[in-house]
Amino acid sequence: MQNKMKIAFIGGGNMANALIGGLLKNLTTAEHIHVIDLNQSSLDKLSSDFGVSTALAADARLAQMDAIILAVKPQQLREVVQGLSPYLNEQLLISIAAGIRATDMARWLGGYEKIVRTMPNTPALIGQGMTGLFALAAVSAEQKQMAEHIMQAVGATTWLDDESLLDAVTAVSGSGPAYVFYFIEAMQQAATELGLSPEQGLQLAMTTFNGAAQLALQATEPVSVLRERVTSKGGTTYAALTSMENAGVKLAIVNAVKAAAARGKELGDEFGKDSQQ
Ligand SMILES: NC(=O)C1=CN([C@@H]2O[C@H](COP(=O)(O)OP(=O)(O)OC[C@H]3O[C@@H](n4cnc5c(N)ncnc54)[C@H](O)[C@@H]3O)[C@@H](O)[C@H]2O)C=CC1
Ligand SMILES: O=C(O)[C@@H]1CCC=N1
Repeated sequence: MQNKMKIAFIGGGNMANALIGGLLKNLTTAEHIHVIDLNQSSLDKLSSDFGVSTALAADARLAQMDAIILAVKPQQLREVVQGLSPYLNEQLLISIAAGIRATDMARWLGGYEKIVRTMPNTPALIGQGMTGLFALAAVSAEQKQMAEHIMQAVGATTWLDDESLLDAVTAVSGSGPAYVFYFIEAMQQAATELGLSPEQGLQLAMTTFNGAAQLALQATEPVSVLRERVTSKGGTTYAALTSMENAGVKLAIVNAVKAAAARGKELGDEFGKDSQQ
């Protein structure tokens, strides 16, 4: 069943591209993927890159799908979801939009509850993604497995029992790649200010991030032990970490991640029951 899975995307932007790349490598073939987007040039690129079928608007083909992935911006989701009503007959809807709650999508669809809400991230582009998933109670075990297989085509997955925790996932791993890039940029800036070339600075920062992440993934000890092992008393790392502690860097990161989670909740509230009927 899996290699015959028929999947439509509404929205053919960054994340849809990442997911389609992974699905074609691992799960299905181009003739089983259909993409709808308002932008003809995005569709032309998708059809030449991947050989998938495309359309500017929803049509009866959606009724044949096993899953429909909602990959538009949160602000466009309500209109998109409401336009799907005529084509729904038990297919699974999978949203990747930040903030917007599955319960609100179900309400916009007059009680259609075959909905899984997910939060992937951009390393999905290279098969190294991390996706959190939450299913409404009406989603069958087979459909949950289908959602999991789709997301596992681009990386690792974890299920959540409580939808509100998806805002935490969004804040940690959904937005997380941007924090890592920000840290790399800061390390590259320091490297150049210390006399290295920008290219060397980038190589040092990126290789260090990759090596440290791989080391942490393979280690049996906690990350804090790995950190302590680098930190000789009175040495260079100690000087750097003391400077970070004094500047409140850890607290700033914790607060930043919480700000992302709060924004996710706020997006959900903006489109939630209290503000729109
Ligand atoms: N970029 C990221 O790192 C992540 C994004 N997300 C979520 O994924 C969703 C998509 O994000 P991106 O791919 O980055 O955005 P994007 O802007 O690259 O893609 C959105 C696409 O939707 C199309 N679109 C807009 N209105 C439409 C409509 N009514 N019907 C059909 N297509 C329409 C646009 O033309 C565009 O191609 C967002 O909801 C975002 O919250 C989730 C995880 C990570
Ligand atoms: O910034 C955003 O809203 C989206 C969700 C997670 C990553 N990008």
